[in-house]
Amino acid sequence: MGETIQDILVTPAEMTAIDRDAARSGIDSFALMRSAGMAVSAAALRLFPAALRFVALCGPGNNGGDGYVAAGALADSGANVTVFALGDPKALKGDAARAHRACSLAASPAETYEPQPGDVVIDALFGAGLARDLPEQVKEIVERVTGNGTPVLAVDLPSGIDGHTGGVRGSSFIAAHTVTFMALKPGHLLMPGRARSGTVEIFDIGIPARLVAARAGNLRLNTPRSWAHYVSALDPATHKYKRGHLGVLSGGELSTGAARLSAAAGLRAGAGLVTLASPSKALAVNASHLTAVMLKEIKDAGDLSGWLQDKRLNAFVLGPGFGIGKKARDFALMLCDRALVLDADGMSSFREGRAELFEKIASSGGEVVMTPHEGEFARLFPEIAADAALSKIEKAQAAARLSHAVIVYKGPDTVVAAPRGRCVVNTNAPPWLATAGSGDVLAGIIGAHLAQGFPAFEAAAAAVWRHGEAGTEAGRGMTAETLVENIPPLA
Ligand SMILES: NC(=O)C1=CN([C@@H]2O[C@H](COP(=O)(O)OP(=O)(O)OC[C@H]3O[C@@H](n4cnc5c(N)ncnc54)[C@H](O)[C@@H]3O)[C@@H](O)[C@H]2O)[C@@H](O)CC1
Ligand SMILES: Nc1ncnc2c1ncn2[C@@H]1O[C@H](COP(=O)(O)OP(=O)(O)O)[C@@H](O)[C@H]1O
Ligand SMILES: [K+]
Repeated sequence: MGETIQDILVTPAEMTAIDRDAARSGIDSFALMRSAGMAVSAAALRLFPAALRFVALCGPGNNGGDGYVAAGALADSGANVTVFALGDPKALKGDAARAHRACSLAASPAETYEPQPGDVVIDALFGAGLARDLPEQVKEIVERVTGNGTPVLAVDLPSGIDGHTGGVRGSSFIAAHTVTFMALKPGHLLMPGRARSGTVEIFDIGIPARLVAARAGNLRLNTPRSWAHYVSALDPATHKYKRGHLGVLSGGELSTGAARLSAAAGLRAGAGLVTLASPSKALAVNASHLTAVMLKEIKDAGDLSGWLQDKRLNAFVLGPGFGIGKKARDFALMLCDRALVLDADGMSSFREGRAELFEKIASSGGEVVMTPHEGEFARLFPEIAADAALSKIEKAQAAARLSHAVIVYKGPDTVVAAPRGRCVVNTNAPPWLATAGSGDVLAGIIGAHLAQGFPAFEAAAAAVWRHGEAGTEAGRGMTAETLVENIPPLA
């Protein structure tokens, strides 16, 4: 599968286990800390050559240990460095105590730090071990630093960011740059942690990749490496039916645009044929806007059942502009045993009666992808959405498990999760994708991939990535229409 360590995400708990495995395998844990601290020092010198002073804020655990190593290395290189310790450094244990002893700089109490012009903060207060909200006195330090606009270089994670969820524990630094070790953590990618980590550098401190891979679960970054093997399986000597026939279900005459966007995106993204299925009254308005996309009158469940006799129709998009209600529910249940993207109104129609949908998905063996944004997620999975202990990743995984569908939990940090727990987090989406119709385009791209025979998880992950690339290519002023035009080739 061409997997590389850069794509693996590890939770803080997994990272702690990896550190322990490394020590058990005979690797010198203090050498790892030295390597971590040296990397931080190098990043500080590289990124802040004009700093008048580096201020190392060192916490009570190993994150603080990294800070003492970095401070010592910066001083050795001739930089002006001041160290501030949170808590009594005499209480430090193990490698952190050793790092403190090896650092010749005297430490003042962290509470006394007053930012000065020209300061750059090395944030080594808390990393993977952050276990609760920041105490009041730390929040005050964070607020002073943030209020002053002092640049922050975070060690492992900005202090206050929960590495597991990306959430803010009371308060957090907003880093310009973060140096993390061996692998990304969910907190670097999930919001708001992502926005507060700045640029993130993954430094290899020397733990063998096999130890990282052995503990890592099924969380990955969404990169073409996650699904490229399906792209290469596309037959170059193909014909249009081999590239699949996607059906998109249009809403009524006053809400046809969303489905047309999905259809246009489906064609552009590589479906061999796309047909827009339209209620009678919307036929004229749809016809006046379509060229390559075909049009078919589908009034009711009877018409749909007749249309489904054509087995070449192998994927559907239901939901954009469709209208909430019984018709959407009936159609969705009929389409579950084909590959189906259930988006927007298609999902919202199951606010009541979701059990029937989930059972149908489980029993039909179809490939179903659901694409909720935060509001739709809370409507369909209220109990999961309300569980504050779960990260966005865990919420998407729980929803996939419950619904038996692949879940694309949208947003700036879109998560794609499969019922058995496989999961990728997307990172290439520019913020201007948050525009009307952008989700309809995404649904169409997923539909095109399903029509071409991708399994649901890969169809969704590849589509989310292509959608992000298209947004970047379309640029800031984009609309959903220009987004469609900029969908890049799959390979
Ligand atoms: N081999 C290793 O274990 C390595 C670990 N490294 C560093 O070690 C860090 C993890 O070290 P630790 O597990 O010691 O964790 P941290 O140093 O992140 O924090 C743990 C300490 O903070 C206390 N604490 C947690 N939350 C608190 C809160 N809200 N308020 C006050 N105190 C709180 C804990 O009781 C504990 O004393 C990583 O982030 C990384 O920077 C690096 O040195 C690389 C090697
Ligand atoms: N801040 C953001 N940064 C990047 N992508 C975003 C952001 N906000 C939303 N998106 C993406 O834009 C799309 C919006 O979809 P959706 O909410 O369904 O909107 P609509 O219904 O208007 O099409 C999703 O793919 C989502 O992941
Ligand atoms: K930190």
